[in-house]
Amino acid sequence: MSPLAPDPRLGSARRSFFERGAAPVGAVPEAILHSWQRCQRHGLLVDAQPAAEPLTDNRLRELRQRRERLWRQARPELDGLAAEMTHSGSIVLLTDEDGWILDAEGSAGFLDKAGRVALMPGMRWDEGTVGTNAIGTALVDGRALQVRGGEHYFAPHGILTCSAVPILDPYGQCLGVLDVSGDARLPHVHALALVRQAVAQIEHRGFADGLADCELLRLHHQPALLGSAREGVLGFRGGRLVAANRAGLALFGLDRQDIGRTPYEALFEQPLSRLADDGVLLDRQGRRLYGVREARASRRSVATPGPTAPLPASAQGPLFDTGQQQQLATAGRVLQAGLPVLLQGETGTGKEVFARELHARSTRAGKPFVAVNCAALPEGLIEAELFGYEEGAFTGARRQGSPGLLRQAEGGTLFLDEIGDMPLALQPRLLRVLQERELSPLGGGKPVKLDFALVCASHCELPQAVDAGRFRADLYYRIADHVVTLAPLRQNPDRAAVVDALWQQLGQGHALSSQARAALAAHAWPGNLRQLSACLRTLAALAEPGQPVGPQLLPADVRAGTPTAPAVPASGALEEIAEAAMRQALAECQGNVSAAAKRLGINRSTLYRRLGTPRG
Ligand SMILES: Nc1ncnc2c1ncn2[C@@H]1O[C@H](COP(=O)(O)OP(=O)(O)OP(=O)(O)O)[C@@H](O)[C@H]1O
Repeated sequence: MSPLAPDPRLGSARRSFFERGAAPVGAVPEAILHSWQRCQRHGLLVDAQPAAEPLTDNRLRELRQRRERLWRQARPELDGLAAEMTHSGSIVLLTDEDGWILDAEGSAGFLDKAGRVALMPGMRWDEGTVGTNAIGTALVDGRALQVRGGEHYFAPHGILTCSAVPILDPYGQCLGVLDVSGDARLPHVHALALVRQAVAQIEHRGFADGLADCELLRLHHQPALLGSAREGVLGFRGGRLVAANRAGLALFGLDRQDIGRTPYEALFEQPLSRLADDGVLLDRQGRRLYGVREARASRRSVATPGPTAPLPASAQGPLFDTGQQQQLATAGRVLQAGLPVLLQGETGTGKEVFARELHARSTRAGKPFVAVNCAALPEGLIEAELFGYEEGAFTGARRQGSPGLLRQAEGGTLFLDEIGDMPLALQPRLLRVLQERELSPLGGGKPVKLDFALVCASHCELPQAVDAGRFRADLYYRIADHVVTLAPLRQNPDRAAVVDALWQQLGQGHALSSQARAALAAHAWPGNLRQLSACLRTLAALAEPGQPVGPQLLPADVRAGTPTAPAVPASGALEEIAEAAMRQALAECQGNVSAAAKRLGINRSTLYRRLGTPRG
């Protein structure tokens, strides 16, 4: 992508605003101008440094726990966009409703660059502190916004172009923001559309379990779009509109202030019972809408606690072929007998999705599913996080102590992801707990009995880690009673069937041209199902209404029939070969720098230093 030249009009509008108090009419978008004015009223000095303070690791972890439900609801889109962003050199961020950044994923090079202006987890990007920015200003305005380079209030943020969309709950309340940020020197033409699309999916998922005491109506002009995130969803209680998604509001030209105020009769000509006859309902303007009315009895309250909710891979749930159904059935019987299951497979093959499905099909389904990523927990805290601690057990410990993640899984399923990254020093303690099914919290206290089903996962070959002395053999034999290997997508001889089935779920009713389908089926997908799903979501977002998705919309490497990971040069300098290997590892680890560094046996800073910002 060729870099954009700096916009001279914006530069002179900035000078005229900040030096003389007014910008020429039309030189800056209205939303930006209003935001600059608000920042001045807040007393933010444009030449000063933004005064943001990061959260401590503990506070960030607590915040993430409190926002667990939002995080889970947004997870598939975060994953999907992050896989896309890794290739385009951008990142994706999730914040809560106050602008605290909970998660940032995507291009390793840009994560590093964004970190230098404090755009990273644990920082708050509210407008009152960091000035005009897509996250904070979208929160103030309550709508989608792109902020480009010099439109940011503070000059150091001019390196960014950010596209943010608020995430709303079914009642129209803001839950947080999804944002894509990238290099301001590059064009970000589709970024806002992609984020909108992702947020529509996230918000749609908020209705998946129905709403307590609410009559739900799913509607669209085109019946093919019912069930997709583009359908309108309206919730009525006592004959009044109490909940709706954006598509539902847009169908009737309403906005979120109308939720709670609009009676059913103001929208529809015919009674709801009319729907049962032929699935068509006439609205007040005489338009025919196709619809589905959800039976109250089949719905659960949306207020069910987060940890037990299965992770939806899409609106209709995960896909499993016959072989995987067999694997699920066998592994389910092993778990039922009280034995652990170990899942092996490359990144993105669906180990966590598989583990959640095992839990959902088991007799423990009503109890918590607790997922612990052993690679993501800081080494110094992993013991306390897992095993819990008593009041005052160590400096920084919470006052009332913590039961620990193992106890949170009581009665349910404990999923230990990336178990190969469990620090060697902690492995004997984990082994003891698994053998005795009893736990003594840090800092003393009575031992507690534990009851959970155990599923572990690893992307690396654990027997090799045992040979290399990084993983204890006794722990390996304790967790590897039954090993399930999830095959990489490139080994699936019928990738076309996988593409078709996923497209049916994610394609938003668009048709896929036969060339596009063939190219998708021929590609090797080093990021496996995660990468393929991300690509299909993007295609659905870019598709033109009524036109089949053609090969021109595919990423260049898929279109050209080349593997995503850059090939190692056949000949060339040693440096070049090393760099290609690093890029390849990074691509295979979906931009996860820690995982790529570990795979290469080098440290993260070396990887950052050698690769810098990935080429776009
Ligand atoms: N069975 C499935 N059906 C549909 N989509 C799936 C399935 N399995 C995985 N996916 C897609 O791939 C994404 C990644 O899946 P998951 O997190 O389970 O992979 P993983 O193997 O645990 O990856 P990692 O090793 O990187 O943690 C999911 O969010 C979903 O979009």
